[in-house]
Amino acid sequence: MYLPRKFLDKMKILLGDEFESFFKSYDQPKFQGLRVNTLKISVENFKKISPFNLKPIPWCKNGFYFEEGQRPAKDPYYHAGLYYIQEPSAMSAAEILDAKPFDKVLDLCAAPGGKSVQIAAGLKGEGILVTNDINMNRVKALIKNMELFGVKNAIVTNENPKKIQSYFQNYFDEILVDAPCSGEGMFRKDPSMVKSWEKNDESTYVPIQKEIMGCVDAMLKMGGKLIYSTCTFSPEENEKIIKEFIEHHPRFDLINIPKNNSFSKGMPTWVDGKESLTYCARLWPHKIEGEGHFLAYMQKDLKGYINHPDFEKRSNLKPSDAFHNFVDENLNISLEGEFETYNNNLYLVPKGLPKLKGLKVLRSGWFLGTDKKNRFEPSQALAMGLNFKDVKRVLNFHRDDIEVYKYLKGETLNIGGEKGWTLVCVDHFPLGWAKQTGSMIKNYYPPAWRWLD
Ligand SMILES: C[S@@+](CC[C@H](N)C(=O)[O-])C[C@H]1O[C@@H](n2cnc3c(N)ncnc32)[C@H](O)[C@@H]1O
Repeated sequence: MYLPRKFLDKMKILLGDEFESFFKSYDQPKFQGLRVNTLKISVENFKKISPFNLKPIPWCKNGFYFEEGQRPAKDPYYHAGLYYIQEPSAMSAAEILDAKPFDKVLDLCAAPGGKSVQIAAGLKGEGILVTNDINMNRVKALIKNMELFGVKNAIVTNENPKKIQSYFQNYFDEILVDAPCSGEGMFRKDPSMVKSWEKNDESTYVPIQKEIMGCVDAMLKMGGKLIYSTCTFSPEENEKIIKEFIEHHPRFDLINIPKNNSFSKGMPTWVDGKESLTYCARLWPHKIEGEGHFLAYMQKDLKGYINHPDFEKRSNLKPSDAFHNFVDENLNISLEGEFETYNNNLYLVPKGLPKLKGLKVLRSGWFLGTDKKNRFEPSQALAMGLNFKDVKRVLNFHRDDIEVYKYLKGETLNIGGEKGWTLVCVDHFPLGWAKQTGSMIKNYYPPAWRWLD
């Protein structure tokens, strides 16, 4: 494949003897992976029903390679949110961050959300994930992914990190900065990245990376953990950013990422930096089955620990009668907690969230549905966050049933049954809502999510 001369010359100097095998890796096929979404199904159970040949990815417990020619994005199980399709080396950052239930986590450059979905799986629905991206178009994909994968405790924002900083002082247990970068590790996966690199190399991204990293200290709790990751090889965007960050933020220390056959050490000599930069990790395409990544894992010290500030109590809104009627008529569970409405849209908000007035918040927890003149219309996010047992009327299809495809294409189904809201499922995993009229099923699958041939 075509690679820019300037890139090759630079890599030759950096890699020396290793350059030839690095260069040859571009003639190998790209590696493709999927990560089982444990918010919906365990790895063990997914393996029992998986239509794909799976091979474990060594650095990600829920990650698997699938074979060339298989098309997991074209499968009803994908529409049920059972797995996220992701470049294998990109699975390393959230795996190392290892968020646990009840943690408060910030994913600052999050769209389209691969790492956020992985963090959310670690939170198991408990705690808070603030997931942000500055690019509105990309945030749309982020919202869809939070909904498709059944993430109920995410606050989705579309902001400059500087603004977020003023709302969340000393708040997060973990922060992930998956920085915008020159994308040298994406050339094999997406050759159009070569053109983009020729226009914007590291000199475009370094100032942005520095600015983003300049915001994290104030938001991270004492003792909190930070991951900086990129999918590029340039030392200026990797070791050098970390070297300068630690010089300016002496409360942060690098944590050693254990090295093995997959993770190689960071390269202090490339940036005239301290030996501790070897604690960073590099995933190289000529050494692993993946496209390449850089990771730096850091912790803020505990000196001068101050308690997490008490946030002003948020006004606890009482949902409408229409919502309560919907729950009584259609669900086998009650939905309780802190509610909020924006433009008649009702949200169940995760506990412990500060007031976010003035921040561009596009999702504030679990979007349940919309109040429409004395009736409540459930959202797609509600369907995707429920278990089939939570709903009174369920229409379940097998993965091979033609009706699954008809439903996903938005067609009306000629199936009779008890009138009312019905959860359509594939092998008992929710796909979305439909309304049974008595003789047919009116399709409520969102047009933007529909199956395209
Ligand atoms: C490498 S991508 C993120 C991929 C994502 N973490 C995932 O796993 O799906 C970097 C993202 O940073 C966003 N970005 C660029 N500049 C930013 C800024 N100043 N603040 C926040 N996000 C920014 C881009 O829009 C892009 O979506």
